[in-house]
Order: sequence, then structure tokens, then C-alpha cells
Amino acid sequence: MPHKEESTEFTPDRYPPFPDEPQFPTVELQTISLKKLEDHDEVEINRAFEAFKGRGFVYLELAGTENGDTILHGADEVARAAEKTFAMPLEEKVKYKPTNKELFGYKNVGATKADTTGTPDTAEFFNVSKNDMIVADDKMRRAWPPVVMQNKPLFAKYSRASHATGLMILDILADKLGVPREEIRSRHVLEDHAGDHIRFTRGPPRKSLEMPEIQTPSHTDFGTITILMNWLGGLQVWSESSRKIGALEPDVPGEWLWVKPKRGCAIVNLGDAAVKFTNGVLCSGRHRVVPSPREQGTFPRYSIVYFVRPTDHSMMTTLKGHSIPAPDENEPQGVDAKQWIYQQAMGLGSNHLGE
Ligand SMILES: O=C(O)CCC(=O)C(=O)O
Ligand SMILES: [Fe+2]
Repeated sequence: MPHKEESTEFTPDRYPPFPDEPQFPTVELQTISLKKLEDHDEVEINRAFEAFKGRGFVYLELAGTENGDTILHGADEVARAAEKTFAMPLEEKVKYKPTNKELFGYKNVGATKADTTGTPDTAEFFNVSKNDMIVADDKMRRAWPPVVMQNKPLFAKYSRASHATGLMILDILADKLGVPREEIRSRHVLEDHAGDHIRFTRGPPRKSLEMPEIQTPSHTDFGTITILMNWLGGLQVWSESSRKIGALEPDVPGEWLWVKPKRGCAIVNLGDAAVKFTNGVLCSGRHRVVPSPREQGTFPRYSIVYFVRPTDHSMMTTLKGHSIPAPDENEPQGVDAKQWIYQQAMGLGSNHLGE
């Protein structure tokens, strides 16, 4: 007897294209080749540096390198595991709520506010800790659902490839900024505990044509660098870049521009820690997620995100480098990354984190 199809919701082969209409203005992002970066191509390196100082978002063409291929092909497999994770009954999922001032585990629909009036978001997340996936089962710090445990080798491989890719890009930025690579690497040691995770996101199909819902509210990512794989439109970036950390609403005039998913590419963006470490030289682009446009919106929307974050005990202080302005003399000392990221998350109105 033929097997019943396992994947019923995550069906990228069936997605219609992003609509080519003026009503959906898209952002022009630079497409950077990971292979060329790995081959030390000067032109590509300069384009990447300018993009990360400018908008803080690029498309990263993945094919042709070991890590790139792992991310490109792994993301579909991770999304299929994500579908199974979200298919668990709600009462099971809520057993995996974040604890211990960490963001790992399940975030239910409506757990964060989408605007200053308190409208709830509509996306659910499941955040799988990198550190737990790369160690033996008896060394893990949290319990994970069976579907996550069954896919642990996949998540370990995906985490390692994403983390290495993030660090390779950070090496390039370090060189350009005159910071010894080791200064950044030592704040992102793979085996050291960090808030790094693979996030599965699921947004429901659009409810109405007017698209009033917000799946994920306006935010900047908290960590150092983010590697995002998505298949349907919905992600939007604010047209003007700003280096201010933490506000819920955009703080400079502009408009939301759609980021068209690009086949074969990840979307890579910097987070607030990169801004903090470089005293505002690098940009953490403001973004949000709304329901997919037109026909795309009839499908549930999945995305797979890897967040590279500073290790828990790294201090959130400005790095020294020839292209980094020295911080104010009264730069607060003494906040480590774990505490800092928790504060950023609370500042975004995350009321699901507890203590
Ligand atoms: O789903 C997406 O395309 C983006 C998700 C995102 O911005 C996030 O999880 O921080
Ligand atoms: Fe984000």
C-alpha cells in the first residue's frame, strides 16, 4: 500500500510566485555569494560590508559550499520537522514554555504585542537551542518533544553550518573594522552556552483580503547575525535604516517594503548585538512579518531562522577597532549577553517569558 503523504502543510512545490504588482513594493537587497566570500573575493567582501553598514540585510546565495548546501537543503527538512512539532496538541506544546530567562521552547500565538495598543501577534514559534542539539542527550539542559529528539542530528548539523557561516561573515566584518577576528570569535564559541537557536515559525493562512493581522511585530533581532530561510512573502523591512536599539515602532519616517523570497538564497541580517559591539557602525534592520500577499496567503507560512548570539557570559561592550568610534566614557559596564538579550526581549513586550 502506498504511504500517505507526510508533509501536508509545508508544500513549497505548490507555492505561487510573489505577486509582481506595484501594490507590493519590494526592497532591492544585494545578493552576496557565499562561495565568493569563502574564496576571499575582494569585490564581494566590499559589497557585503557596505550592505551590512547600510540596511543590514542581504540575500546570501548558498549553493556551492559545504555549509551553504547544508543550510539550503537542510532548511526544507527542518521545516518538515517544524510542521510535525506544531501539529502536536496545544496542551503538549505549552509544556515546553521558555524558562530560566531563556527564549528556548514554545511561543504561542498572541504571546507578544504587535503594536503599542496591544494587538496580539498571530505566529507561533518553537526555538530549539543550539547547545542542546550539539551535545549528548544526558548533557542537555532542557526536555524536548519526541519529534525534536528524533531530528537532533539534523538540527545539530544545521546549527553547526549556520553558526560557521555567521562567524565567517563576522570575520569579514572584523577585518574591515580593524578588529582582531579572535575578539569576535571568542564571544561566539560554538560549544559555549549562548542564546543561539533554530527557530521554527508558523503563521496561519490570511484571514481577510485587507490583511490587518501582524504575524510577527516590528522588531530588530537581538543577536549578532541571523540566517533566515523562508518560502513565502510576508517579511517586510523598514525602508529607512536606523541604529536605535529596542523600540517597538520604527523611529524614522519611512514605509514597509516586502522582501521577496529568493530561491537558493538565505536572507541574512545583523542584530542589535552587532550594533552594540561596533558602536553603531553596523546596522540591525527593522523588520516584521505580515500574512503573505494574494494567493500565497492561502498557505500557512513557515520560516526557519538561525540566530547567532553572543555567548551568555560575553560582556556587551564596544569592540576596539580602527573603524569603530570609541564609546562614551560612561558606557555601562557589567551587562552580560544573557541578561542583555533577556532585557531586549522584555522590551519588545514578550509576556510569555516569565522569569
Ligand atoms: O519569518 C520570517 O521571515 C522572519 C522571522 C523573524 O524576523 C524572526 O523570527 O525574528
Ligand atoms: Fe527577526
